Amino acid sequence: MEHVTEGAWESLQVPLHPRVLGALRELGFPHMTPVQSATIPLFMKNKDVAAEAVTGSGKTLAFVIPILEILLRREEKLKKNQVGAIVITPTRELAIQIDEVLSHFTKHFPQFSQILWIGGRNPGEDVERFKQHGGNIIVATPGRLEDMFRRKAEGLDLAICVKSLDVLVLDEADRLLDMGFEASINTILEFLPKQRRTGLFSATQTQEVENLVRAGLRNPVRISVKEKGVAASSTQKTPSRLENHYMICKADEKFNQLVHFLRSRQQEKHLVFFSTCACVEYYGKALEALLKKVKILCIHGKMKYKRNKIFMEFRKLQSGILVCTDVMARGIDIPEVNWVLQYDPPSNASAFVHRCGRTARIGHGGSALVFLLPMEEAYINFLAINQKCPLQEMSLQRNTIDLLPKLRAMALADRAVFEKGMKAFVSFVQAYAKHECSLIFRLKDIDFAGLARGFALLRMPRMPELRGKQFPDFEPVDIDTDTIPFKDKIREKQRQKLLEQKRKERSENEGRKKFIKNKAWSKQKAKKERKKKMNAKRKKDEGSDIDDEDMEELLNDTRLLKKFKKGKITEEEFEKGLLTSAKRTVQLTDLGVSDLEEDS
Ligand SMILES: Nc1ncnc2c1ncn2[C@@H]1O[C@H](COP(=O)(O)OP(=O)(O)OP(=O)(O)O)[C@@H](O)[C@H]1O
Repeated sequence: MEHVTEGAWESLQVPLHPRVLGALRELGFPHMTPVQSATIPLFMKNKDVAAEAVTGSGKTLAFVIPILEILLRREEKLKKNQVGAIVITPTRELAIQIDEVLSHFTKHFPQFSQILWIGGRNPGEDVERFKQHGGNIIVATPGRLEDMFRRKAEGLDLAICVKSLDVLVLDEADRLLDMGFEASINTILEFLPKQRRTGLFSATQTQEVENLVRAGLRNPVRISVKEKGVAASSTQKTPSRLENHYMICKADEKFNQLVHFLRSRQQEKHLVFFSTCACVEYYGKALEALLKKVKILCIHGKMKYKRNKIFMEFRKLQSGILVCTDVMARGIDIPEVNWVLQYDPPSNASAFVHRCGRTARIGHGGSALVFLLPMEEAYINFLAINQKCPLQEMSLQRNTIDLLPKLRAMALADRAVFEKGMKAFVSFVQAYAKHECSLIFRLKDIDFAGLARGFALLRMPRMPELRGKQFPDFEPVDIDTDTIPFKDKIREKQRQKLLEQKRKERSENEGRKKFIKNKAWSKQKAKKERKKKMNAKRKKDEGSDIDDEDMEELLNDTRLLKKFKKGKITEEEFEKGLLTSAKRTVQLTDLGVSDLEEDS
């Protein structure tokens, strides 16, 4: 591990509290990192900061230490339910991580209470915990914090409790200030006192001034810490010891390359990123089946409760694979990750930097590899320019085994695998269409047949993006995939029951349609019969043999004659009216439209 240091803690102009220094010694951190030595003195004074430093450079302590030092220097001590500091971060895992780092320090300061508010827990319990234990320091995700401001009826008037706020920190600030969290962040900011210190922290800091103003920073100090050993001019955003690679790979080669790569590194620890939750579910299962001796864990944003347990389990592993979505892209500090593999490039360039940054942290080595389709090669240049992220090529591995037939066999044997594959493919295509770099990631250029082979699909899914297209290069299996059973007996039984129900409904619908058709026909017939009878009755009553239509024409001519006699219409109009009336009777009757409606 390269020694990443910027002097001893004691060398800070503003001395740290002895118990803060004690906690740092306990953590085994004798020296500051560059971002810590640059940020802590400023943030401890009345300066708002917007700090940018590469992933894994110690930004968490760069705001945790100032928070403690500021609260320790308050004239008026905080009461239990007075909030002195709030840290907002985009994901539960990150909030848990920050809460843990903070606890290393607050355990030495019993006068400070801290509380963790994140989704996936009971909000009522969050309210009770705050009421009982207080929350001088809150670590929260945006959605849950916003929710807590709406629980006055439950006895938590958070709007009042934050009146004493001294410090607000937005961790992964650019992510918090982008569209996804806009509503929550804006609502939260409305409740917070303007007189406070505000700090934004990220490896890809927002450059938009309006974002800084929106977050409430007043003449902030921008801190941008350069990587050691990199030319001062370059603003490389990835750690200098990160070895960053790319591999150009066809869609139906990618999986075989991935498995070959992982099989040759089974004693190490890797993260494998996919673009969607469904892809994590499908490929996670596939990797489990094909890498028997390796511990494989999966995490994605749609998991409700297991996420934290799996995250903590993976952190402790000496070796293994975490298959994940971008919920694990930012901030996650997992010791000793050897490789970050991006099976799918991320939907935006800053996520690329953060994903790679899960390895090569705080001076350690580490490597990253992104798989790119031939048509995505321009992404390499884009990353070098847009994210100052240089990549070196890795050639395709030789003698890889074609494992796709095995995956197809798994899908034929178990409907659960078949359905996961179809869902993964559909989700991938839909996500692809939303790439930020749509000039490089163009859905219309995708070889869907090759992509479907790479997903080991048994047939092409029915989805709008594929409608009307032909796939001569895709060989579907020649069985009816509706007959593939679930391996799980209970699920299969439920499926059969559902199919039976649908069959019954279908036959009933057909019967009903016939009945309605007949009914409508018979109704129509009855109406005609009735009209015929009424016509015959009228003729009989009036001793007349004029049909309805002729009768209508006679009535209409009579009306015209009356108008002509009263001088309401000219002779020409009268004659024209007689003519039109005769023609119209023929026309409207053909259209089935009653001429009376037309006249009136
Ligand atoms: N002064 C220090 N000396 C040694 N290690 C440190 C020091 N400060 C932090 N670390 C360790 O460095 C690792 C990375 O720290 P941290 O997670 O805060 O980085 P980061 O800059 O926030 O990364 P990211 O951008 O990915 O969020 C952690 O394991 C942390 O314990």
